[in-house]
Amino acid sequence: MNIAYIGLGSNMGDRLFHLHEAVKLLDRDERISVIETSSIYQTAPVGYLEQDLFLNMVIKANTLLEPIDLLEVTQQIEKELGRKRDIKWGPRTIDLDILLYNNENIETEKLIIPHPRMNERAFVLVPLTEIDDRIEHPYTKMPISLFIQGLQDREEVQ
Ligand SMILES: Nc1nc2nc(S)n(CCO)c2c(=O)[nH]1
Repeated sequence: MNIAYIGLGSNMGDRLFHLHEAVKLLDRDERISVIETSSIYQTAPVGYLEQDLFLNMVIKANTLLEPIDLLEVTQQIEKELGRKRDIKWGPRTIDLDILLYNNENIETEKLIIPHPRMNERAFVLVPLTEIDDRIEHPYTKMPISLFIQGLQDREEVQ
């Protein structure tokens, strides 16, 4: 059994519905079982700033899938929830990012785990450490909780 942490984000349409639906669709796959979910946080956009506030969360899942097949499922869910990949850093109905997979370092052209930008993203680190505050970055071995610079607009939105 493998452990995967997946970051979810939405800043278009019914953001809360998109997050809940994405978690449901992940859990619906019999090869994935969602075992923990973080709170939902409202966060200021990083990267492309001219866009609406995001709702973000992180889930922890047991999975029988290899990383590349898990990516397949997350991309399928993004499509099902209407993800249009027009502006690369732009608004999206739903975004699923595989953050960590066991304690493995994976680097292929389609998939880099740990997620390459997660260490500078409080919208990932805060929910991630809410789930597991002892979690370490597989590469640096540093406790993830040390990376937290405080989350902008941290409001717990249920
Ligand atoms: N706060 C926030 N900013 C973001 N910028 C991008 S791109 N994304 C999409 C995730 O890669 C986000 C996000 O989920 N939350």
